[in-house]
Amino acid sequence: MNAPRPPAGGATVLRGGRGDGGVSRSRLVAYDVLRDVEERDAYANLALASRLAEARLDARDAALATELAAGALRGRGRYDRIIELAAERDIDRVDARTRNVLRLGVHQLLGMRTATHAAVNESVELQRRVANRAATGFVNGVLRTIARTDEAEWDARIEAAAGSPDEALAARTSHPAWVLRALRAALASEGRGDELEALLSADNVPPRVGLALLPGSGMDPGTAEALGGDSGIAATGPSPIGLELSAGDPMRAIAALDAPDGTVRVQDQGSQLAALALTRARPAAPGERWLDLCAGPGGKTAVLAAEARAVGATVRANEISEHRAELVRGAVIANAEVVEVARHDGREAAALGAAEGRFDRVLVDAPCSGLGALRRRPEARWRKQPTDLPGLTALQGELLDAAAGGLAPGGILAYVTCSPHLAETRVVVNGLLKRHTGLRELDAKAIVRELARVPLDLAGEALSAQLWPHRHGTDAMFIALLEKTS
Ligand SMILES: C[S@@+](CC[C@H](N)C(=O)[O-])C[C@H]1O[C@@H](n2cnc3c(N)ncnc32)[C@H](O)[C@@H]1O
Repeated sequence: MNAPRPPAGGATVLRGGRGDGGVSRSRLVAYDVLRDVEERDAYANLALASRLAEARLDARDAALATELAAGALRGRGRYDRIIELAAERDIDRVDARTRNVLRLGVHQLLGMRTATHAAVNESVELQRRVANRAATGFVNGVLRTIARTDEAEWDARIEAAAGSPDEALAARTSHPAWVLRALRAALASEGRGDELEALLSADNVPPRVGLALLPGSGMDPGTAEALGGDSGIAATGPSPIGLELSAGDPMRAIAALDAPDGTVRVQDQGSQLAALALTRARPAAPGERWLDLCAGPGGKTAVLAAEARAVGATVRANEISEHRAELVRGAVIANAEVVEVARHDGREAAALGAAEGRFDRVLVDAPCSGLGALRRRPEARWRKQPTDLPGLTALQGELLDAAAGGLAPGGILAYVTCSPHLAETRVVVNGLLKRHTGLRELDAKAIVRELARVPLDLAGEALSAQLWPHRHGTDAMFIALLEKTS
């Protein structure tokens, strides 16, 4: 008999005490998030935030729910292989709800080292509550089988059952094989193919929260560390305006600094370096006009705006989506007077406004596959497909063509992606240079090295800079800088 199902889209969690059926509320929240991601195509981070708010968990339970959901989503590839081996059944032949109960259970056993009896009993109760009651014995049996064998042995069994070394490594590190091959190619292009396993491991570790301390905050990173040390703030990481938060609620840590609104923002330090590579490629002159062609949600625009204000420049921030344009307006509140937000397709002349052909600095932080941010988007690796790439790379080229047309003589164009996939990085830049002979590539590696707070190991012959989670502790941002010579 099937358990009564919650209404479609409704929360499984009941407020107060433990959830229905004796299941911990954190596990119910985590289960709901997995279901939102699978059934409603939700972003895990957004689903988690809304489910946590709905369930009103305390900080400890919220942290547990976050670890459960993010860990089960991130580890899905490996966990599914282990479930298949333990159940001797193809994962697609396990119903969707039971599959998610099992993924959460395996993450507790292998990823969190929860005691076997607790992980199994909670999973069986969860199954009884949210999925097919008749399969509680199946859940119990599969999880007990998994718990009886240690992780190294499961990995050995994954290797033995895999059809190829790539398939084995992909399953063991929980990456789709095509993503693994793309990452290997990108590292190999720098002569660093031997770093692949380190990168794949780094993708599976949730990153520390990065903060940007914008010019105008009234303090330097050292002062922020002294003021916010109790909140876990440290002046570490490669960005000269970067802070890192070791634990706790970022909003609370930001409030503890008591800086002017909007001058301390959550932002990966790779993104900070990308924005600063453009603003600091060479000294800026008062009156310069800057363009951010794909600005939403405005993280880099906020850095550009703060830098622009400090030197007397202005920023036009363009974004195609109304919702995201609104987010840009919110992101730049600290320096709104130097920013004009526009909403156009960046490929159209209207995106450049009246200043067509007269921008001194242009940022194209293009829509991309996002393969550089797998650490922070636990479900993303399973959602992207290689078939997404041709459309993205065509759009990237067209946006760059438009941006090149908007450059003043001597102007600088920064092409940035949150993806290290060569098709989205070097291939796009090489195409741009072929189409626009009046563009000259600048040494982005030297510029990024020069502005970074710590020595940066940027590898390979190319002039562009590729950051990496395993080497730099940042998202895998790609940064190319081009100057209009004629
Ligand atoms: C990688 S995101 C930019 C992130 C942003 N720079 C930041 O740091 O917060 C790319 C943005 O481009 C926008 N976009 C997509 N197609 C576009 C187009 N044709 N013209 C302008 N913007 C576009 C997307 O809506 C998205 O907000």
